Amino acid sequence: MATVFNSNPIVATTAILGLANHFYFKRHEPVRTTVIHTALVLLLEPAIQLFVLQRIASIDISVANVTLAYLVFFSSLAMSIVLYRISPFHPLAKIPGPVIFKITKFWRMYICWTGQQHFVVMDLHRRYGPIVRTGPNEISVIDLASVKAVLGSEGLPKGPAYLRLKDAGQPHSLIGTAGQERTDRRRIWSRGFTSESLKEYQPIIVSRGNEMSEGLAARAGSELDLEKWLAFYTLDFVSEMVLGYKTEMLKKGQDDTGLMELIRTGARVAEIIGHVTWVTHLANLIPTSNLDLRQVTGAWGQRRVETGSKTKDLWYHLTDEGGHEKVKPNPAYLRPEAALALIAGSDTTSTAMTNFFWFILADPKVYKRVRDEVDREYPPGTDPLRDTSRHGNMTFMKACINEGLRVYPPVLTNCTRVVPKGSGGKFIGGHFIAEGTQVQVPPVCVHYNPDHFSPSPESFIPERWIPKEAEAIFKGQAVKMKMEAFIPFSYGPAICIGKHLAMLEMMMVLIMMIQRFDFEFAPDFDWKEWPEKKVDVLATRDAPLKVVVKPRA
Ligand code: HEM
Repeated sequence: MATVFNSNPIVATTAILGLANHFYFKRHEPVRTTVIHTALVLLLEPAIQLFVLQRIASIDISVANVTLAYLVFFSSLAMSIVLYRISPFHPLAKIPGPVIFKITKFWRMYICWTGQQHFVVMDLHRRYGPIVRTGPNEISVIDLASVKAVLGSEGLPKGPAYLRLKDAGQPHSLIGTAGQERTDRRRIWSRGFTSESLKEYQPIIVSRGNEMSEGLAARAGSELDLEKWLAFYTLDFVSEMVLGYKTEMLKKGQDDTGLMELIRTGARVAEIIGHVTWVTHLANLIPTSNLDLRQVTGAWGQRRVETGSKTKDLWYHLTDEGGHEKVKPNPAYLRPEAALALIAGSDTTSTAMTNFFWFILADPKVYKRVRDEVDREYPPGTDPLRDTSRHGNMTFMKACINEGLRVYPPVLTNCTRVVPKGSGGKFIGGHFIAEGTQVQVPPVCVHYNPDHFSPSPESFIPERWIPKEAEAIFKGQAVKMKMEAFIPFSYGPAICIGKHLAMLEMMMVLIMMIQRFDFEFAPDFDWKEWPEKKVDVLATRDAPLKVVVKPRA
């Protein structure tokens, strides 16, 4: 080795240059626009090195020497990064995890691309315990103390994982903000989710619910994809609730706006590239295409401004039409904020409702009990879309919704925060976690932790939500129900702002559907395989749920 170094100044000097670059970038992480700058510097460095060597050591600038210089430079840079990441000197060296995850985030990116990240993260926690290294500078934690330390009021801010939800030159939506800006924006958003505001949205749930009912009735007796119909409902609802825009997917029985695919593809791409921060920064430099969701919300927002609105939709609150703020919200926020509301309020709620149907149809006893409860509280002649006063009596229905959210939370993994630079680090899960580390709290794994929910944390047992029934069903076994560890809507100051709206929507629409229709899995549908096909991309993407629907006599 020494001979090679002595005999070839290109090998020796470019290897040292590669190492030097690693140590420089470890301290000065390339961010945002400097990513391109960094890439250019890396490409230029070996060339400059060769030029210097030509001057001081009479080295030829031949094709062979140029190739050698670049090869050695990038190999030395890559090797030193890899060795450091798996070495005992790395700040996360004591956190267990598989070597490939320690070496590169590209592996996680690949797993995300396969859609299987929830299975992989679950498996890692089963193998390595409640704290696992899931990336060179990333850990995943699933014990209650860590959930509180990361997501709670004294917890960590949103980090680079959220930068992905942004376009070049555009501000972040609420979900990607931190500090005072977050406090101010969340205050404005919160006015759109008070119980008074929810009452304003209720007539939209009623109209869209009735359209759903008409759509199902028109297809009675034939096979239909319930996942798609529930997604039509949430998109029709949320478009009108946010921007007063009628997408009319339920009426048409199809999405001719392209909105559903736009949201789903966008979420998938954002989630995949979001695993490697600098790739996200590069992607954020690419100008948006015409199909971008923010173009849609921009156009609908413009229309909303021109036509105004008779009701207080979310736009009313986000633009502070009520005049509560001393300083009017920056209009540049509106496109991303409206896009966030469409993404956050659609596939999440429809996934939760789709899961509910899968669980009750998979177990005839559960289905019968839900239907008996619906019939008791909403007998024929009553309208569950207009009367919400009986919701409080529907213990089993709520238990099924909650248990569905626990077993398959629509946001399966994700909920990532960062130990901020300048904080000096933080103790999490009994370990000192260095600045710059991303910390993920995957809801599905927190829910499957037997210290939080047991017995059988991975099974759908709605009775566990009804204390007297839980005692009977688990017969003398120690029953654990740690409510603070129930985090389908996340936890702490950045908890889902639409939680109460989602619960209201689900109760109204699901009760209406059970009251008016009989459901069964389609004859040729392999329903047992269905959960295995869940794809974890920001929110869950589900396979078609094929059912046959018949109006009840
Ligand atoms: C069952 C339905 C829903 C589920 C499971 C759900 C889940 C979540 C989760 C897990 C987060 C937090 C992500 C994190 O901490 O990193 C979140 C945030 C958020 N959700 Fe929901 N959500 C649902 C429905 C809704 C609805 C209906 C809306 C509004 C129309 C909404 C709007 C939001 C917004 C704006 C945020 C960002 C909050 C912030 O960063 O302060 N969500 N949601």
